[in-house]
Amino acid sequence: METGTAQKMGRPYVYISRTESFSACHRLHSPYLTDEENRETYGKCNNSNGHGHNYKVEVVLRGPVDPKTGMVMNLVDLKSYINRSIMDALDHKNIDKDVPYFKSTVSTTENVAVFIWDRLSELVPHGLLYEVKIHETDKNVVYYRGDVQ
Ligand SMILES: Nc1nc2c(c(=O)[nH]1)N=C([C@H](O)[C@H](O)COP(=O)(O)OP(=O)(O)OP(=O)(O)O)CN2
Ligand SMILES: [Zn+2]
Repeated sequence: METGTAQKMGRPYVYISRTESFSACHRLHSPYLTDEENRETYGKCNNSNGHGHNYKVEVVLRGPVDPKTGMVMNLVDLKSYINRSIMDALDHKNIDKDVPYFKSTVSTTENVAVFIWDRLSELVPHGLLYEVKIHETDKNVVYYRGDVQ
């Protein structure tokens, strides 16, 4: 097999990603704040009947290219992991009421990103998951890379 410069210097690490969309509704309301504090903090997003989004989520993996398959991971497998960990749990759901995790965790996009990361981590082979990026709206984007303090 021909080897290029990158292969001669070491095994290339490559980033791959898949993007999916899901629709869900939620209400920003923290059990740790009073009703008045919730209204002040979240404004229109504290509306008692909630509001909806068409979320876009991009899952990025980073890893070595398998010399036999030429892939970091088969994207068909990543699609299956995303369907099981994200779409089944969140698509067409009321995030606060349908997803037990959010009974006591406010459904900000930050927390949705952590939820998705944790669920994907159970399926994606260790060390490959690099980033979960969520577009809550066209303008609001949240990234999580598994960092903890
Ligand atoms: N740090 C965060 N701030 C906010 C979050 C969040 O998840 N993390 N979420 C919201 C709301 O859920 C909300 O729906 C977004 O509202 P808004 O920015 O007003 O929506 P748009 O992007 O559509 O902006 P427009 O200015 O209305 O066009 C709020 N904050
Ligand atoms: Zn919202």
